[in-house]
Amino acid sequence: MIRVGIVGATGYGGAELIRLLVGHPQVQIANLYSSSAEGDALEKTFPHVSGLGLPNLSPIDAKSMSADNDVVFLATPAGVSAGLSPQLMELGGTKVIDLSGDFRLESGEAYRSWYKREPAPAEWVQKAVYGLTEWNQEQVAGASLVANPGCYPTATLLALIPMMRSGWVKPGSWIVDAKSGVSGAGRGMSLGVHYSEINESIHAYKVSKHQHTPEIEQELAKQSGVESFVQFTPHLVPMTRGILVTAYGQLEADVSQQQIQEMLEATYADKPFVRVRPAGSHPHTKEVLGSNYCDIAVHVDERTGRVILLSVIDNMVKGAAGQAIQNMNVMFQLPEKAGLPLVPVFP
Ligand SMILES: NC(=O)C1=CN([C@@H]2O[C@H](COP(=O)(O)OP(=O)(O)OC[C@H]3O[C@@H](n4cnc5c(N)ncnc54)[C@H](OP(=O)(O)O)[C@@H]3O)[C@@H](O)[C@H]2O)C=CC1
Ligand SMILES: CC(=O)N[C@@H](CCC(=O)OP(=O)(O)O)C(=O)O
Repeated sequence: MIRVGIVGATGYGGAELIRLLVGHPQVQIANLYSSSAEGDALEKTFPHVSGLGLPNLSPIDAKSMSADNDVVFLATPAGVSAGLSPQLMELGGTKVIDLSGDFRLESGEAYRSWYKREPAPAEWVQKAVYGLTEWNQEQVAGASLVANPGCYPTATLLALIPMMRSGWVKPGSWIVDAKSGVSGAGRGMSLGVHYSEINESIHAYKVSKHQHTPEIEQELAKQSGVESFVQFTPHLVPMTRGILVTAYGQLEADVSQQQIQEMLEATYADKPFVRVRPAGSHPHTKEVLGSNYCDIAVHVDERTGRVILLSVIDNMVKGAAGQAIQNMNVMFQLPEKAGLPLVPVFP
């Protein structure tokens, strides 16, 4: 059995890791860590995990963490992993999968500018592997430190990478309009997630300033060989889970919806968690709820010469904990689908 430790178990990402890992046939949840509730049972925070026989919350201590786990998931706010992961790596003994943005951006300057904090040591940023499993499987398999992608970049990149690699879309023309459920903001309380202020309302936020913009641009460039800007605008919608990305690109080639459909189907034919839906369809976030799927549909507007890609994920699963477990499976040479639910919760 693989001994797993989870830091940030009292948060949403941590809770989702537990929900999925309890059912994983090759995993034992060995340790849960907390910076604020050491010694407590997790049931005190989350009654929904009562009766699962989980360990009590332990203090965060790099030395014992590296000795007591085969892999540690960090489901912690930006900045925590930048300090803790290098310590764990230097002690050896455990692999790390970081759900935060601390090791995703290759440029320390970009991290400083978009996250407004000091980057992790460059040496470890260079060694980290970006865990978009479908596109970096080989690198993930050999990694000790995985930077799990952000929720918006996951839904965006899975749709855009094949299109950019095809050369059919004008670089720099992508407009990505994304909508997220409120759990994407984590469990911390603020006016920004206050029920009476967000219910029955929708708004854009961080327009042209969201920290996932450079992550999308970086990985799109790496996978397609073409550097370009992406115009990314996130919106908050009054639902608990789910992300819908609507991405618009200007077609450069005379290419039909059917040709794009065939290219997408061929690209993802052997990828169990990407479902290319029939061309012209409209995936709902509810159709991937609770699952590790990313469902993608293509539309071509012949009048405007644009391709429109629709991509949906559950932000807590493919956008966070599920993809992290998919990466763990690849790192430990387990079946990629192990422990991951294959049927969404519907309705
Ligand atoms: N929610 C989502 O959909 C997604 C989240 N992410 C990323 O995953 C990470 C976790 O997100 P999420 O679970 O939603 O956030 P939450 O706010 O729900 O939980 C974060 C947890 O981190 C712990 N924590 C806070 N401060 C510290 C600290 N200084 N040192 C150690 N632990 C700390 C807290 O637990 P305790 O007090 O017990 O230590 C807290 O419960 C974030 O980086 C987020 O950006 C990525 C993709 C999607
Ligand atoms: C709805 C909502 O607030 N979503 C969060 C997603 C944050 C996140 O996942 O941040 P990192 O991946 O960069 O750590 C946001 O837009 O900031």
